Amino acid sequence: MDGPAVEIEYLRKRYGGFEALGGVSLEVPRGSVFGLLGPNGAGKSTLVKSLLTIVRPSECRGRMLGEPIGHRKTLRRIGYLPEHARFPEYLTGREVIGYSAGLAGVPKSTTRERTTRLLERVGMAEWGDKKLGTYSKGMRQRVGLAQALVNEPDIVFLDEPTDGVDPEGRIEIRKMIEGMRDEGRTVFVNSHLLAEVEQVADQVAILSKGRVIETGTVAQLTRRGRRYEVRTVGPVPPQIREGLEREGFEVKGDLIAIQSDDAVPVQPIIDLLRGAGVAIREIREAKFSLEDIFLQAVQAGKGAA
Ligand SMILES: Nc1ncnc2c1ncn2[C@@H]1O[C@H](COP(=O)(O)OP(=O)(O)OP(=O)(O)O)[C@@H](O)[C@H]1O
Repeated sequence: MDGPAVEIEYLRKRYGGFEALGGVSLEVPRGSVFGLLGPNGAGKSTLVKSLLTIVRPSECRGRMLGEPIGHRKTLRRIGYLPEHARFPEYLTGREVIGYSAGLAGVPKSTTRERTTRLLERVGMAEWGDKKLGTYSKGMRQRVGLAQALVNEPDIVFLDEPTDGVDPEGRIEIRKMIEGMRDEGRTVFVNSHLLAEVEQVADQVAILSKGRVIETGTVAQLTRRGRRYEVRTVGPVPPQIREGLEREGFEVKGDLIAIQSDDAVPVQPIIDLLRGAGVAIREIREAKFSLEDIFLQAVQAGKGAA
């Protein structure tokens, strides 16, 4: 089937007088890992819950798997791991997965075999018949992931899937996400853990105060706003610093930062330093991480608000 997995034309959500989402539009390509990033309270969970009809949006136009958002049959093709998912402690991992299977309308005849397979897949085969009360946080998240896959969904929504999980567990969860994509599923991940999303997401959107402020592939976003850094031996002399600052360059101690997509403005600065007898220690092209882009975007978004 063609078309994006999720296509939000316009989504607005107010909680009483508070606008949690202010006219969001987004497109999630099929078969991709999509990372929705944003600081706490940006509206990430509200967006996912609106798509899944867990909260009622104030206004919503768009499609999911080619059907209008909220279409009941389409919701059966969705998997979901909520943020801070809390399943009853007295249930076993197998029972949690079985319960989700029931809710998703998975035939009873296939549930047992599928549950066993999923427990193996998330590395919990030996723990499936033990109660959740005996599990670590990471083990609970694994079972949470397994239950999100029980209906063999086309789209899986994972809300902060690595929250509270140790570094080793995070790597495993990342591999599981990649595995889901390799099977052709679309994975929609909400996260504030940028480094992690950077490693797994094909596309990202940055949400701040209920608005999408950046969107694109990780490569597209991190390519933007490239900069060069020149470091001198010892601090940049005051008269040179003042001149550079007047021209809009950032100078801090021994560092001159030059925002530019190419190295052209770097040359006259090197000439200037050499002319003044200032030794140059290092010249480098600074690569932005997704975190840099995120912080810049959120800061700029704050300024605009
Ligand atoms: N049921 C609710 N009633 C009123 N306000 C709410 C409700 N749910 C969320 N909010 C508010 O809406 C805003 C967005 O919340 P949301 O949980 O969607 O953010 P988030 O980006 O998922 O953040 P976090 O990562 O902290 O969960 C927050 O200011 C939150 O306080």
